[in-house]
Amino acid sequence: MSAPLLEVEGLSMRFGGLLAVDSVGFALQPREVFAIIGPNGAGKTTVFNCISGFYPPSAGRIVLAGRSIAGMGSHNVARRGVVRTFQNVRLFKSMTALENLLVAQHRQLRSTFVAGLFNTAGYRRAEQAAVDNAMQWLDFMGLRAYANRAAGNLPYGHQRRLEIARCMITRPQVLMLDEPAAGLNPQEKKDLQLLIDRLRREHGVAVLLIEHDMGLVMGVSERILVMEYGKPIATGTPAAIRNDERVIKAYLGEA
Ligand SMILES: Nc1ncnc2c1ncn2[C@@H]1O[C@H](COP(=O)(O)OP(=O)(O)OP(=O)(O)O)[C@@H](O)[C@H]1O
Repeated sequence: MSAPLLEVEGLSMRFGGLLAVDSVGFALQPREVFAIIGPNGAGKTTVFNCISGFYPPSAGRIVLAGRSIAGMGSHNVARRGVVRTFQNVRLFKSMTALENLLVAQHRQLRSTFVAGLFNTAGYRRAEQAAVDNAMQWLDFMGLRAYANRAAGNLPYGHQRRLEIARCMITRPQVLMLDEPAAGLNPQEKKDLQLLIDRLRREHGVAVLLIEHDMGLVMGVSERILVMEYGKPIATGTPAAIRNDERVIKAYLGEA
């Protein structure tokens, strides 16, 4: 097995008297799809918030490609190549789909900002490259026809794909998806499964997934971590997790 891309060890997060995450650990391999499941309130999103830099963990290590990213802040974590979506779609709703993907590239464009003041050829080239890149991602997501529509007016499933494109356009190493199937119809869920697989194979990204839809989780994940009351109770392949007594009792049995 290759060296892990992302290592989480002894991760804990306390909110006052509540230990929302209690000694969680796992290692994400390059190009792996790794799911975190568990009942409502198990602490899954809190794990995401710690890894993506929104919360400084109370304890534990979070290491990306050998370097600690714990407590670094969300912008710095994103800059290192760990990006995420949220349970509720967060797009600039009045901007067009294309503009949302241009904004996401602002960091690359900003480096040529001074050139932009003088409207140099270099700046125009960078701007054109950003538009081309955005259009390629709209194509990849089947959204080209919606390039000039306000993001907030797109059907919900399209908004979810646009949000994933907005993450991918920054060329991340780790893509974190928080309940990406929520609100999608059965066909859109199947498409999402194919999409996640393509992102990993064609764009080399590793995917961390929080999801309640067991069909998607079992179909797309290589390994699964199960949490209950903040604690990790099992990690394994979909087949192993499906047959784990504790998991069935804690989670799958509820369905
Ligand atoms: N900022 C916060 N302040 C206080 N308590 C919090 C905070 N964020 C989460 N919690 C609590 O931590 C626990 C874990 O919440 P979390 O959202 O991580 O669970 P989850 O597994 O993602 O649940 P769901 O599947 O419903 O999204 C819950 O009891 C929640 O109320």
